[in-house]
Amino acid sequence: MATRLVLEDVSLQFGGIQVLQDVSLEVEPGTVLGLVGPNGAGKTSLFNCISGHYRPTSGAIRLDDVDALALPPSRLAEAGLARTFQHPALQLSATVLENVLLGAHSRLPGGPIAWSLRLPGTRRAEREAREEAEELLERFGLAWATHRRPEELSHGLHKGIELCRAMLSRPSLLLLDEPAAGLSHGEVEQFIDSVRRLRDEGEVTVVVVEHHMGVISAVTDKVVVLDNGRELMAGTAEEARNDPRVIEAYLGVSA
Ligand SMILES: Nc1ncnc2c1ncn2[C@@H]1O[C@H](COP(=O)(O)OP(=O)(O)OP(=O)(O)O)[C@@H](O)[C@H]1O
Repeated sequence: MATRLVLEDVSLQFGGIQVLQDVSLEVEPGTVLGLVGPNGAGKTSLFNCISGHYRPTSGAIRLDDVDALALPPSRLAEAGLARTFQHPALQLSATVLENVLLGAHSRLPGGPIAWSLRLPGTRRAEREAREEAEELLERFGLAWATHRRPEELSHGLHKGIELCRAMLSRPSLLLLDEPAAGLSHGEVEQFIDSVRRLRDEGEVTVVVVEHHMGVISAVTDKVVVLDNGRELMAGTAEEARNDPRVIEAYLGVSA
């Protein structure tokens, strides 16, 4: 079931730098929130706080009833959180399928010893994960690349592989950091279709950081605009596009 994500007054400071200040937001289960704002606004830092990679200086983050700040990133993954990164980190010399299968580890039974001994329960789970990985690659238009290696493929395709890997963990909350950057026009269209389908199915809550406003308009239910670590406005993508404060923050001139 999709997660309700709640942030209350999240602030983050590094030395003398105030990266985030009192950011509050609520994402309804099964909806898509866009997080936008100029370079350096604090979007990735906010993702890092939600995924447990940064610890906010103050504030609260909850995934349903779970206090996210009490858990390390590995436990957050078990609680249903998955994310992609601005620059995907893939095993370049493993196959695409092997890379996607890495997404299954947070939900498969047995520890590393059961896996290395390939006990019967783990073999069945591995077979099922493999079938599911193949279905995801098909669904995201990457079936043709299943047995290729990422080192032979474009940056845009790496992003699709990373998305399949995140989806294989069957997340209830998915954080996507600039998923459309570096994608070709056709790949962007495919990405939009995939996110819309996820939204229609309603099984996962999505938060997406993206500079491509066409993508934000096409896939989000709501957007939050950050500027200098603070919330500038919240509303629909259309409202954000027409808001003079947002135009000024992006262009640096009074609208
Ligand atoms: N680990 C860190 N140590 C010190 N400063 C940091 C750290 N992480 C982020 N910052 C600072 O926080 C600010 C916000 O950075 P962040 O990457 O979150 O912005 P962003 O909105 O994601 O930008 P972009 O759109 O360019 O990716 C920047 O000034 C950055 O230098």
